[in-house]
Order: sequence, then C-alpha cells, then structure tokens
Amino acid sequence: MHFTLRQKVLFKHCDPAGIVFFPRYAEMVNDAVEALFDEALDWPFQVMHPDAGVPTAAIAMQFTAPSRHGEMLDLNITIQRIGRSSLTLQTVAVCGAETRFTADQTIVCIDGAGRPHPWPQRVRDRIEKLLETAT
Ligand SMILES: CC(C)(COP(=O)(O)OP(=O)(O)OC[C@H]1O[C@@H](n2cnc3c(N)ncnc32)[C@H](O)[C@@H]1OP(=O)(O)O)[C@@H](O)C(=O)NCCC(=O)NCCSC(=O)c1cc(O)c2ccccc2c1O
Repeated sequence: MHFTLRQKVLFKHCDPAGIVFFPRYAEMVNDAVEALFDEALDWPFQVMHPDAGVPTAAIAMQFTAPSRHGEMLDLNITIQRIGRSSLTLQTVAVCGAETRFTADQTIVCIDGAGRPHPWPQRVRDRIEKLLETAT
C-alpha cells in the first residue's frame, strides 16, 4: 500500500436503504486519487490543469460488504504499474478489518489537447520511489 485517504461515510453518500450508493464509491476513489497526486506526488490537480490531466481509461469495482452512515473507511491505494503514460492503481476500501470495495483502475496522463503524454520525469521519479516502498 502506498497511500491512504480516510473518508467518513456521510449522509450525502447514502441511498434510502441507508447504505452507500455505488456511484458515491467511484467519487471516493477519485477523491483518493486526487489526494494521492496532491500529497504524495506533489502534482495537485489544480496545478495540473489546464495543461495536463489524468482521466480514468478503465475501472472495475467489486463490492463485498455494505457501508453505513457514520462509518469510517480507509481507502488504501496501491500503485501497481507505471507505463509510458498510464498508471495502474488498486484502491481497497476497508472499515476496520472488513473490505467494503475494491477498485482496479488505469489512469492516463494527457496533455492539454487530451492526448496521452509521458509522465513528467519529476512525477515518474516520485511514483518509482513510492513503488520501492510498499507497506
Ligand atoms: C485515456 C485516453 C486519452 C487514451 O487515449 P488512447 O486510447 O488513444 O491512447 P493509447 O492507446 O495511445 O494509450 C495510451 C496509454 O493508455 C493506456 N490505455 C489506454 N486505454 C486503456 C484501457 N482501456 N485500459 C488500460 N490502459 C489503457 C495504454 O496502455 C497506454 O499506456 P502506456 O503506459 O503504454 O502509455 C482516451 O482513451 C480517452 O480520452 N478516454 C476517455 C477518458 C475519460 O473520459 N474518462 C472518464 C471521465 S474523465 C475523469 O474521470 C477524470 C478524472 C480525474 O480524476 C481527472 C483528474 C485530472 C484531470 C482530468 C481528470 C479526469 O478527466
């Protein structure tokens, strides 16, 4: 694991059944990736834009147990692979010892025109350093 975002389950995340509605999980994953870029990679989205971006090219999610209002989730991100312009990540959301969902995702570094672009060397160096230090 390379980065964790702690997220309390809020009223806005829950459906009338009182459990997190799955699109809110996708937003939580994006929030965790945004925090990864800000806090671990020193390339905050607000600095990245408008000359670059990191859209999601592919994502698959598995939901293994429901989450309820007030619970605390840890979104644990593991960087799995860096390519020329792609980055493959896995986010596992846990509440205590229980896994609530897993997201396998590939993001792609793009330029201002929306085309794939190699990771800036400074960012690649930080990612490769993180890859050496998985916990
Ligand atoms: C993402 C694309 C620009 C890729 O374009 P294209 O397919 O033409 O690129 P290549 O074939 O050259 O591949 C480049 C690179 O990507 C890898 N890749 C491409 N597709 C996939 C895939 N389906 N699965 C896995 N990997 C893929 C490929 O292997 C190459 O890897 P290398 O490492 O070898 O370079 C284009 O497909 C595109 O524009 N797609 C639409 C993206 C989109 O609309 N996503 C959803 C909404 S946007 C979004 O969610 C979003 C979230 C954020 O957090 C952002 C943060 C900051 C900025 C923007 C954000 C954002 O838009």
